[in-house]
Amino acid sequence: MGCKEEVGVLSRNVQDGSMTPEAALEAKLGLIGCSPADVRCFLSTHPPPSRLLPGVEALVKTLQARGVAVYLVSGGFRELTLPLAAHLGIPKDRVFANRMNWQADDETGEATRLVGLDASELLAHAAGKRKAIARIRQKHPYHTVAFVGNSLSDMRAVEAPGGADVFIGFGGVEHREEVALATEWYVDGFRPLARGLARYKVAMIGSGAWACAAAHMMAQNTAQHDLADEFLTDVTMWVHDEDYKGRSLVQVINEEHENLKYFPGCRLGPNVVAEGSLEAAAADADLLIFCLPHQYMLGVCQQLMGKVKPGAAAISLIKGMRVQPEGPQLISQMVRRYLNIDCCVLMGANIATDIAKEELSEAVIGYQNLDHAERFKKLFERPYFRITLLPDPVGAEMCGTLKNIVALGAGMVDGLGMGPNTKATIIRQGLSEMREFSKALYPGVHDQTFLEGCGVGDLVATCAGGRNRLVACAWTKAQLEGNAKSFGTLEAEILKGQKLQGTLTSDEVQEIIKRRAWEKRFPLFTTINRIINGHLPPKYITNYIEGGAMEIPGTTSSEEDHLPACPVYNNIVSTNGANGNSNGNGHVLRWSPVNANPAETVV
Ligand SMILES: NC(=O)C1=CN([C@@H]2O[C@H](COP(=O)(O)OP(=O)(O)OC[C@H]3O[C@@H](n4cnc5c(N)ncnc54)[C@H](O)[C@@H]3O)[C@@H](O)[C@H]2O)C=CC1
Ligand SMILES: O=C(CO)COP(=O)(O)O
Repeated sequence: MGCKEEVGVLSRNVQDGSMTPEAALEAKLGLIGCSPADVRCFLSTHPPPSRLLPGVEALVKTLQARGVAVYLVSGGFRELTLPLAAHLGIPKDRVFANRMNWQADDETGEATRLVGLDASELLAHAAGKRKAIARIRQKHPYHTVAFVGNSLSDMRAVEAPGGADVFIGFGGVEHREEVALATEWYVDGFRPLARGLARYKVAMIGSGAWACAAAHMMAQNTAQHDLADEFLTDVTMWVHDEDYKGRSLVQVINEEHENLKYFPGCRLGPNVVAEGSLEAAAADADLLIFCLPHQYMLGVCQQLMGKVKPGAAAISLIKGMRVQPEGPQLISQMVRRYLNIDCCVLMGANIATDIAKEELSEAVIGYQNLDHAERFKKLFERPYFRITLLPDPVGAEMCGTLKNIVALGAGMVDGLGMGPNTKATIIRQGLSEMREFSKALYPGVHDQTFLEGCGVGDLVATCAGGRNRLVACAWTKAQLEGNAKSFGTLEAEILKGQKLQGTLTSDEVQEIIKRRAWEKRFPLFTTINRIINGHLPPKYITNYIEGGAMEIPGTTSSEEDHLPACPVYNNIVSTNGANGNSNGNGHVLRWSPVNANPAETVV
């Protein structure tokens, strides 16, 4: 319209108080003197992207993704600001701006001529922005309102009651020294604001072996320059605190940057900050990583209920499940249900000690929300840790959970001194039952998932070098040597505080199998469970078809407790120590190497 200069003078008059906003706006409209056709022409020649400053779209998108309500409060005219708001995804009822008064054609109702300013709008008057904010707050009881503006009069919107809580001075269009000096927060564009917001706070919930190795990788990434815009450098680590040689473990980790009790030798990095309070560690985290023995997860979820940031994203590295009367609950489902946040899973052949040595390893991130999965991939991926995204989170988590049972079987084979052929048989049958069981519970699980790193990859690694294999091997050998020890004893002796997941998972899975009378369908799972609970001797691992088909009192869905004699019972001793395969009343006795698994001892 060729009157930019004069319009600028009018705006400055309002800022220095020599003119009321209403008078300046009327004068501006008089200068502009536009027709409806002029407005249409302007909008078509100046589409929203050409009128927006760099970074504003990303800022609004980030805020909205985090559930922040974004408003547009402008001294400009609705005719011109509404298309901008629509482009940014800001609904009409969140736009406060001035309005032009148009004369309308009597017949068509269409605007024909500009007749001045609509003085009924709040923004037409002094302190209009503050009043707009007060109206927003009356309608919605927002906890905190931050206002981004470019003038001293905008800044006053935080000083008045009912105004904003925080003011951010904006010098992206024009630098105003007086605003920069008067404000605590001042930015010269939207990009720094978008960057500031995009820095996600990361909290690791757990501090065991895998938790430490994973924290080591995350801390390497968050400290890396090219990811500095995305993640805060510090990674908080919740530690189930305890005394370690006269100091709290939290203190030890923060001073030595190493978890000397549970995972000595793995340098965590100075940016891993241990925290003894679960609530404090999780409270303002945007990304929550759950990694602790699965049996503790229910208590953690219950403690965190209502205490995590709305909109936070979680990922579970935990391999295990919970069994309730109504059915199984995966750990990711538990997180979603108790904490009301999305939860991905990270599963793979990821033996913690090897990852801490930075040896090549691969994992999948199973996801429902792709944005979250991509963010977690950035957080974890290292040159030695390759990640692929998999849209089958349930399949991936089932693989991670079930392979621990098979690893017990592999350990028994090793303990019995058998070679790779036998172990391969157990692994193959195990993989087949893992798939069958997963699909029986969750028919939507993908077949291909079992061939990924979370499936066959993890199964092979755990059966070769995992803790479940190791302890099951020692347990088997101890029995063969006549020096039977419980899994609990060996876990404490060998793992020194780290936890086995396979024995608990075997019992949990067997609960499901038993309820559904699936013993014959899952002979390996069933046989392993019977062995660890002392109902069959370890050598029966190679006779799993037969072992799964047997009906053993108290272990099957059948009520029948009379069983035919069978060679396997050659080693059976009565629970009172008498040798033989029958107690003389025709009842089969459980094979009882003193304390197969004390937690499960059945008399
Ligand atoms: N260690 C490994 O190589 C891998 C482990 N995983 C899985 O990750 C999960 C966590 O394993 P890790 O980090 O290795 O743990 P871990 O096996 O080292 O367990 C020790 C941890 O349990 C914690 N703990 C003990 N009592 C507790 C309680 N009452 N409440 C809460 N925490 C308690 C200890 O403070 C310690 O941090 C498991 O589900 C495991 O199957 C997955 C891949 C690899
Ligand atoms: O899950 C694991 C490797 O991926 C670790 O298995 P273990 O708990 O048997 O060591």
